[in-house]
Amino acid sequence: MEFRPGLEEIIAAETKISFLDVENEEIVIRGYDLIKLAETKTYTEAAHLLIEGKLPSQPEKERFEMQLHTQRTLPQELVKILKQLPQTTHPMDALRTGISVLASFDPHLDERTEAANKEKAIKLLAQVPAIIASSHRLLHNQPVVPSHQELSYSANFLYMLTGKQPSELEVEIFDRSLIAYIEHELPNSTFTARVISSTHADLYGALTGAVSSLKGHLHGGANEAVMYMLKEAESPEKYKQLLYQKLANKERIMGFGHRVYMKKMDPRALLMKKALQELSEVRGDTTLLEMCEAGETIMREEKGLYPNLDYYAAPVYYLLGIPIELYTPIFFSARTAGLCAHVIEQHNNNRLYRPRVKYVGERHLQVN
Ligand SMILES: CC(=O)SCCNC(=O)CCNC(=O)[C@H](O)C(C)(C)COP(=O)(O)OP(=O)(O)OC[C@H]1O[C@@H](n2cnc3c(N)ncnc32)[C@H](O)[C@@H]1OP(=O)(O)O
Ligand SMILES: O=C([O-])CC(=O)C(=O)O
Repeated sequence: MEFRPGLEEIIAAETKISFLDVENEEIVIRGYDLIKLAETKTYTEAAHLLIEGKLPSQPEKERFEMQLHTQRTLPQELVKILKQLPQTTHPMDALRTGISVLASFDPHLDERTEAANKEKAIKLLAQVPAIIASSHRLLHNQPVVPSHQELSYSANFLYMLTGKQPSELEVEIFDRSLIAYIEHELPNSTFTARVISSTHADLYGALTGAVSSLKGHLHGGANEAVMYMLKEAESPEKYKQLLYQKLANKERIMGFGHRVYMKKMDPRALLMKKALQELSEVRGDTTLLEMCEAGETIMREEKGLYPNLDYYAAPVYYLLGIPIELYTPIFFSARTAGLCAHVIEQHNNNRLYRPRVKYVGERHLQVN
């Protein structure tokens, strides 16, 4: 049997959730084009599509949002645990701890039925933003901002982070970014979650593993790395120099390249580039946009590589005033819907993941 390093192009799951149609430049989410969903729907509607299998009618939308509203508050015991984390804790590690602890508060932890899994999924969708916001504030010696019952899902997420009510444009762009991140077929983190859940492990365990996967710089951690790089450069000229220097040193440039898109632009990157254009115009400062575009040209000319979503999501989050270390947790928060859908699908039609190896070690050594 052929060995493919990194399982490149290996079909590892049958799914009705999503598919990257690279040839037609479409990210298919339960039959819909992700970009069109992002342009016309809210994050909660897209999450309903993933978890419940269909876009919601108005009453279904209201019911779903009500369920999310009523479960936003974290158990006090979890907040106490988050308070005890050392200040040096990375927010992704705090998030991993928080999701893991949530399992202890689920009275139906051992149930794997679709109904029980959907309940867990909705609870996670409601509470992951609260874990991210609360742990961030506690790690900075700030009081936790309780959820604002009048605000939408995305507005409340930003409010819990900053304590300030965001503008309509900020909410709309943030919500669009969450849809951009919501689901993407079988990236490393989703594969991790499916592998874990294939042992009949619970949703919390699968998502805890997925957080660990997403933290890496080759995956979700790239959005933070992009922003640190842009900040280090400060201006388009210095950014160009930095990129040429990194390329000369044979360094990987974060935010470029993708296992599936290869030499094409990630359609989500274009969506976030438009958001960056909008925000830059409103803020009256196009420096970041100019830097990103200069980087795009250099990478295309020098390496034939194109931006992925993380490249343009990073400066968008920066202009929204979100602390850089929260970019990857926010990516995870958005992806919670997709991950839960995959775990539910895996539990509903399961076969244990257990591949083989190509053994290249020694044989027949004598034990003395
Ligand atoms: C939302 C997301 O999670 S998208 C991914 C976010 N991650 C990043 O942006 C990190 C930067 N990008 C990368 O490291 C890669 O493009 C990956 C990991 C995303 C995909 O990589 P793979 O499909 O495994 O390709 P692989 O790592 O084998 O690279 C193939 C070649 O392209 C080069 N390459 C790929 N990406 C980059 C990059 N960003 N910068 C410079 N060179 C690159 C590699 O050095 C390699 O060159 P070589 O054949 O001369 O050695
Ligand atoms: O698909 C991938 O490998 C990584 C990615 O873009 C995502 O998870 O959004």
